[in-house]
Amino acid sequence: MSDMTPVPDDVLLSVNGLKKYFPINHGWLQRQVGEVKAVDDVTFDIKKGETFGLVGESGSGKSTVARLILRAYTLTDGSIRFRRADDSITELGGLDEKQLRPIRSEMQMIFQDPYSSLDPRMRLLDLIGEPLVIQGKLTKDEIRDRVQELLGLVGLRPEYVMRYPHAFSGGQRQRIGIARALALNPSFIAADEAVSALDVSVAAQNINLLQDLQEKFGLTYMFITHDLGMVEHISDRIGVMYVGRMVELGDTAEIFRKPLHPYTEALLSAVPQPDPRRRKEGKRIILKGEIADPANPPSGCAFNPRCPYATDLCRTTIPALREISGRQVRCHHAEELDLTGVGE
Ligand SMILES: Nc1ncnc2c1ncn2[C@@H]1O[C@H](COP(=O)(O)OP(=O)(O)OP(=O)(O)O)[C@@H](O)[C@H]1O
Repeated sequence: MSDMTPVPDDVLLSVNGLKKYFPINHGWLQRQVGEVKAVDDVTFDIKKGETFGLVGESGSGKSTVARLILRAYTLTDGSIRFRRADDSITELGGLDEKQLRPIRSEMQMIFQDPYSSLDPRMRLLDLIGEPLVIQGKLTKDEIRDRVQELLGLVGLRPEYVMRYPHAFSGGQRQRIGIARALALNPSFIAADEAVSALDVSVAAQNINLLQDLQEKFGLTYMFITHDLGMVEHISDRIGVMYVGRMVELGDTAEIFRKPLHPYTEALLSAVPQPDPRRRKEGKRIILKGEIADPANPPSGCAFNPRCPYATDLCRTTIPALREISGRQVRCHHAEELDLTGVGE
């Protein structure tokens, strides 16, 4: 990774050549018989204060990318450089748990499922205050005050501190998770399918809350989701993943207007369009078959068996990531194809 360029001033997180290969073990002796290339050579930056959307079908490697960034996993290869609160850059890749501890307060995760991610035996005081207790800088009274303040920030009543999570709805539980994530003043929050378990209006309220908090505290977000409609609403830029690789990366509005990768086109064609003026005539691409198995990917471009535009070149040669009109695209035919977006 010696050829990496310095992290630009406006970038909070710089991911380069990231790889995670999980071993496949077999039999009584658990001999390794293969590997799952869950994340394979992924490179992207997230700018300070922006919302970056990571999209793709289930199994494309999105959650693994988030777990690598938050160093819940070790890296197989690559680099993750993070701008700290004091503006210094830290390489997270090789750090051990002790070295990671001071950085953990600056990076947080909000989980998908508001029902299973909160310990039902803990009161909100303990749930939200736990990171503060572990940090050990505040007294008991100060922690209580801070938890009440955090409850207020996420639109919950401060007097709820002594209640248990079961007293709350799914949407409120997610707010409890957000309050907990905010406890240590992070600069970066990764939200894995943050709102998918909720009904649409509750989800929208929580998205609005996250946007308000972003503005208030200058937070940087990475949203991981299948929901392209949501991504269009909240993300400044998006990365589209397919079988462990980033296949398209760029400005959200531009990608929605005119995708350059056939996989992005197919994902966009499935986005419901409530506004009839934006609906293009009859073009809905039904993706054939399933997402490829990262333990046994097809030769050439992993998308080729499902791609309506695939040629012999696509079946034999892995396309390189190329820069085309300010966007990163991994498709041999990106320039020639005239793909359809979702219109103005
Ligand atoms: N701990 C693991 N051991 C082995 N394989 C794994 C492990 N975690 C993930 N994988 C495999 O890696 C690939 C990518 O998984 P990942 O969960 O990152 O995808 P995803 O895009 O986040 O999907 P989802 O939206 O369903 O969470 C999948 O094929 C998955 O089976």
